[in-house]
Amino acid sequence: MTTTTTEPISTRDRERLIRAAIEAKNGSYSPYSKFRVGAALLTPDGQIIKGANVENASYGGTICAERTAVVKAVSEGIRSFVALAVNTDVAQPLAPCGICRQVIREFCALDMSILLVPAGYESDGNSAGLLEMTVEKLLPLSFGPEALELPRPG
Ligand SMILES: O=c1ccn([C@H]2C[C@H](O)[C@@H](CO)O2)c(=O)[nH]1
Ligand SMILES: [Zn+2]
Repeated sequence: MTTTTTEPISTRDRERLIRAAIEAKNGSYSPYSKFRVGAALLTPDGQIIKGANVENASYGGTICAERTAVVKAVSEGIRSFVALAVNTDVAQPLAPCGICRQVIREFCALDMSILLVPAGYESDGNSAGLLEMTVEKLLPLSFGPEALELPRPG
């Protein structure tokens, strides 16, 4: 599943996905860091699943926006994705943390687009500053489900 090539997405879907990531930030529960993050996943049939970061008084219990989106989708039976967008209130594109990169790697193709949307995008609607990455660029030489299928001599 993760080795298949991802189809390019339309300009309209790309814009819908970016808007959804910005909207998703409204669901953030971040009383401790006051750092809101929104994420949105696009499926092959055009469905969008949003996620926000959910913090905990026991800080280690915090769940990032990206993992919220992936877990929401997968637990509803949706396991195929064509793009992910992430938005914060910071005026530069911020990339998912290491734990989220590994969780994304489990379900998304290595060439899947990850759109890092800076805060400025909201006000001017300008795509300047948006950074487009892929799973592989964010997590090179990654360990994935296929590794468990490789031959083990002896
Ligand atoms: O990739 C990331 C990195 C951080 N956060 C959240 C976790 C925490 O609530 C806040 C500050 O780390 O931002 C995310 O949602 N995604
Ligand atoms: Zn994370």
